[in-house]
Amino acid sequence: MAHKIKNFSNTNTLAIAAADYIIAAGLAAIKKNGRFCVALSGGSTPNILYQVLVQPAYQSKIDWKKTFIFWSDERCVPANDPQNNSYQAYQVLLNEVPIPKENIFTIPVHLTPAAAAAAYQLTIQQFFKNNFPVFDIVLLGMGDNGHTASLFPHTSILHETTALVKNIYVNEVNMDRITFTAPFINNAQHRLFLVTGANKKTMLQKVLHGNYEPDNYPAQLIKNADWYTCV
Ligand SMILES: O=C1O[C@H](COP(=O)(O)O)[C@@H](O)[C@H](O)[C@H]1O
Repeated sequence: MAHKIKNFSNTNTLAIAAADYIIAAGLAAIKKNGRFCVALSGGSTPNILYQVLVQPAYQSKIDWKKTFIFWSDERCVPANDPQNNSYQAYQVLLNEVPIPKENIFTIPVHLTPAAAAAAYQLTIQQFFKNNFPVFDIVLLGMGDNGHTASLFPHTSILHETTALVKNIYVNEVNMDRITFTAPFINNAQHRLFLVTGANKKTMLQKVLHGNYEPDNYPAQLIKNADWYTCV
């Protein structure tokens, strides 16, 4: 199965379509498994989705008690730093909806990066009672350098084949990161990319239609994804 790409003329319609996608996936997952397990992405793009989901007409369509939130990557900065991926999600969405706090699994950035990655992998495996769990959705973004989650160009983590979650120091942004690995992301039921901004247009073209060069364009490591784009 190949990627499914939908291009939107504005970010508002993209965000509404993404919210509808999440709601539909949640209904299907709860019907099938009794719960909905989502890994959120970071950066600023998901905020447009959160701003739709937080609206009463949308948040009422999600069974928050059966929804479980994780993150596909995190920046190793304190939890109350605006750069922290979970901080953004709390500010715009999670503090505003009736989700039990025990349903939210943030990456433990108070630990060293290696310990945080190991602890988060264990948390996920214990939650799912499975060593190679299947998330219902992994939400993803893409930077204008082709990175997705914290899989940055020319980093060793691009070649990781065994870990689900790993830490990596990224020279390009001068920061430790924790990230799901590509094989783990690819194991999810659904992968949804949200990509907005004219600065990403050239990279999007290379990732989706260029030669397969994942060291240059890490987002190419992600298979069979839905791409919602507005570039
Ligand atoms: O650093 C990160 O960047 C990517 C892209 O962010 P965006 O704001 O350009 O969409 C994001 O997907 C990732 O989770 C984040 O840690």
